[in-house]
Amino acid sequence: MNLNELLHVLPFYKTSTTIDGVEINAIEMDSREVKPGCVFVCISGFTVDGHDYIDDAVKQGAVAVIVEKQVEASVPVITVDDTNRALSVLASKFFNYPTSKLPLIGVTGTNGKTTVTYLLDEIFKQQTKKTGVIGTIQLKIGEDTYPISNTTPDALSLQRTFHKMLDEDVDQAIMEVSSHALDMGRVYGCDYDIAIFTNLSQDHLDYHSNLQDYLRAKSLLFAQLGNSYDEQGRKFAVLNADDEASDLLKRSTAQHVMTYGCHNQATVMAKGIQLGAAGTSFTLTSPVGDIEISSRLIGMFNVYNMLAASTAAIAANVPLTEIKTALEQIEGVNGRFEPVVEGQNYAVIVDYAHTPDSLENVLQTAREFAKNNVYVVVGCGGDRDRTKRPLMASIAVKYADHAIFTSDNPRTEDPQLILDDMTAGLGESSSYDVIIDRKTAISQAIGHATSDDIILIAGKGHETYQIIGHTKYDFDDREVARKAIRSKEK
Ligand SMILES: CC(=O)N[C@H]1[C@@H](OP(=O)(O)OP(=O)(O)OC[C@H]2O[C@@H](n3ccc(=O)[nH]c3=O)[C@H](O)[C@@H]2O)O[C@H](CO)[C@@H](O)[C@@H]1O[C@H](C)C(=O)N[C@@H](C)C(=O)N[C@H](CCC(=O)O)C(=O)O
Ligand SMILES: Nc1ncnc2c1ncn2[C@@H]1O[C@H](COP(=O)(O)OP(=O)(O)OP(=O)(O)O)[C@@H](O)[C@H]1O
Ligand SMILES: N[C@H](CCC[C@H](N)C(=O)O)C(=O)O
Ligand SMILES: [Mg+2]
Repeated sequence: MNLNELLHVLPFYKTSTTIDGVEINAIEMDSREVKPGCVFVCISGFTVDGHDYIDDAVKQGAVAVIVEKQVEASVPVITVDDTNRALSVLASKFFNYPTSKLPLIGVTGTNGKTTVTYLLDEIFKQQTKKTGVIGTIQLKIGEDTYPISNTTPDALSLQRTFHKMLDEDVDQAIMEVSSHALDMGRVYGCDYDIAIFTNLSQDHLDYHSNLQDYLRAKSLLFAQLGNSYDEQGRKFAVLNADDEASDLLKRSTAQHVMTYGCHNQATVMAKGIQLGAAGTSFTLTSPVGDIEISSRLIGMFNVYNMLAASTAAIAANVPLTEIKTALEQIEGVNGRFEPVVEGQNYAVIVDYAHTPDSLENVLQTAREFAKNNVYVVVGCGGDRDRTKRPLMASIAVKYADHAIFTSDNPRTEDPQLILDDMTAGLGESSSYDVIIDRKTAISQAIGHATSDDIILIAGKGHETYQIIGHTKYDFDDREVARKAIRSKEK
């Protein structure tokens, strides 16, 4: 593509020299990815400054650089106000505005995003549609999966991914939209058709200065639905009527609003909810009719997830019968309330709860169905919100008969200090142990288990690694638990 033509989409920019005749074959934001013929966009990051890598990029063949600071370079320099924003716009244009052709659903909220995207995936597959799903676990295009390093990738990877989805005839894209991504503008170039809000509770206060700021970031998804109306392709905000944060989100969007809930009046509601240890049933009421749902998903929080997905599916004109079939078919989501079954007479559940609210939800659910003791094995991630640590520990001792505090992903923090933060506020009477090594902690909990106990191993869910320092070691809670169960049986 001609560089002038690419830049045409930017309202203002300055060039150090003429760029007439400069052709580019790619955009890159990481000097390590630069190949001959690309334009390198310099991002001022949290860790390093992309402007410091211009020489590397040029050596590797970048034919122009886009900057927001004053720099010297041997290739044409294009200066813009904000490279991050420019990157989103340029990436959209470079890939020919993929999301204007691809129906796109975005899901935001503290908990439940991955679950809701997987429910929607099942619903659209039921309609024989080919789906593309972007989120915490992986990128999925049809049946092909690819590893992903952020829940919501950077703007460039995103646009490239949507382009690939179109190339591979995807009919429906579904993505998790993290608050970080919204705040950093990773999704500026995305044209959403439906935006879903799950819920708001405390997380990420290492990044956002307070809960209000965190909610404000989430509200950007609803503002980005835009304010143009199209009777053919209506846009919808799907909000949780039982979460008061929805008020601000409703005011943030100019588009149609559909709500879901169990308590407050909502467009789509769950009535007559039956929560069981083997599954959940309820009547879904909606403007297009009512239908009985009987699902294998467990816990009240999953009723909300099913309502969120169903409401978006109704907005996308999916018939209720297909929603029902999909919800009844899904067995569970990787690493979310996932049982580890080796024929033992106690339950072992691996779950991704890593926030106070999600831990409370899963422990309450375990408590409801436990015929005997509930044990929880849990830690908190390093280099993440410190203020959630004591909250998670006090929830663990409140709901479990016995808590074992251990390491999650300590990252660059001292694991003992993370555990000290967790246990700092616990009283003498609380029943807990501290075992730094996660494998030992899991083995010990399983070693103590007797008939009908529930052991909840929380925090890492689908993760198949543990990050200590900067190194990722192989670690899978499910495998570790499986081995511990087997060696106990011997
Ligand atoms: C705090 C944060 O979000 N950081 C993100 C940010 O990293 P950063 O600002 O530190 O980047 P940097 O290393 O300073 O690099 C700046 C620029 O220099 C470039 N560079 C760098 C090195 C080099 O040799 N050459 C070079 O050109 C980089 O490509 C980049 O363009 O930009 C990176 C590239 O887009 C992201 O991968 C990275 O996410 C890190 C890994 C992260 O952990 N993010 C978490 C907090 C996050 O975003 N999580 C949410 C999910 C939360 C949830 O699900 O609850 C998510 O969406 O994943
Ligand atoms: N609607 C919900 N409300 C509260 N807790 C939930 C809800 N749905 C799931 N959870 C809990 O939160 C955990 C994470 O769920 P899920 O992965 O779906 O959320 P997420 O928003 O994608 O999380 P992340 O921000 O880490 O990507 C689950 O393992 C479960 O413990
Ligand atoms: N997306 C979340 C995942 C947390 C998972 C938990 N296992 C941890 O490492 O803290 C984050 O990056 O904060
Ligand atoms: Mg997720």
